[in-house]
Amino acid sequence: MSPAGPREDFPDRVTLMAALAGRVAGLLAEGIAARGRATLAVPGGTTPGPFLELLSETELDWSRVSVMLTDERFVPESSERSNTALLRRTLLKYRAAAATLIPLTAEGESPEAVLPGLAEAVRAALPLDVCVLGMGADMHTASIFPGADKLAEALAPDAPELLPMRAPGAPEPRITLTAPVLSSARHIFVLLTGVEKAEALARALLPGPTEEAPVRAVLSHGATVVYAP
Ligand SMILES: O=C(O)[C@H](O)[C@@H](O)[C@H](O)[C@H](O)COP(=O)(O)O
Repeated sequence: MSPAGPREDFPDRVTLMAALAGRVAGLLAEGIAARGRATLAVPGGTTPGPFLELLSETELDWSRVSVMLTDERFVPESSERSNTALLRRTLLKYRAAAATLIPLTAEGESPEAVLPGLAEAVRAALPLDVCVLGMGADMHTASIFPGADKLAEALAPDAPELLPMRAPGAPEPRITLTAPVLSSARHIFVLLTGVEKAEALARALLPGPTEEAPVRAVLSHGATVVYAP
């Protein structure tokens, strides 16, 4: 199956991040108008910072918005690799300080030890109104990595909402939303910048098994790729 969906190219990253922030805010507002609340999932990593900063300044009834990460690294929040810390620094301030954070990690010995305490709040906030994802050069998305220990479970249609994940491509254990949660979002965006990601996307768009390119799980569900060089 070839997983091609819509793609929007922007001339530069500034334009891309501003357009995406505007679009996401609009979709959250629609969700609030229709259902009283809206849920947003966003990626960590190095790409989304400017988008999250811009989003934090947008006018929206943030008190009606729940925010979660698509995946988190199992590190303390004091670590520079903590996606939760990134979220607090970039999104959960200014106007968006009124949003409710649904945590994807907690202090504990292992992902397995903390996961049961996280799942209920995640479940209660689903389905996602808007899911923004990143993608690695190895075509992983969220923390669903090629070669990961729970890859098949995370891609299964009956996967639980959250899974712990360990993978050769990930320096630490992770906790991730699973493919059915990501792909059942009302609106899905894959946020990509740079030539390396464009090349990885071209590979992911070739027909082939989702296990080799987990991002195919959302590309085949109509995810919109937003890209700037
Ligand atoms: O915690 C993480 O690493 C992510 O959520 C992950 O899925 C990320 O989106 C991609 O690895 C892309 O990362 P970059 O934006 O840093 O390239």
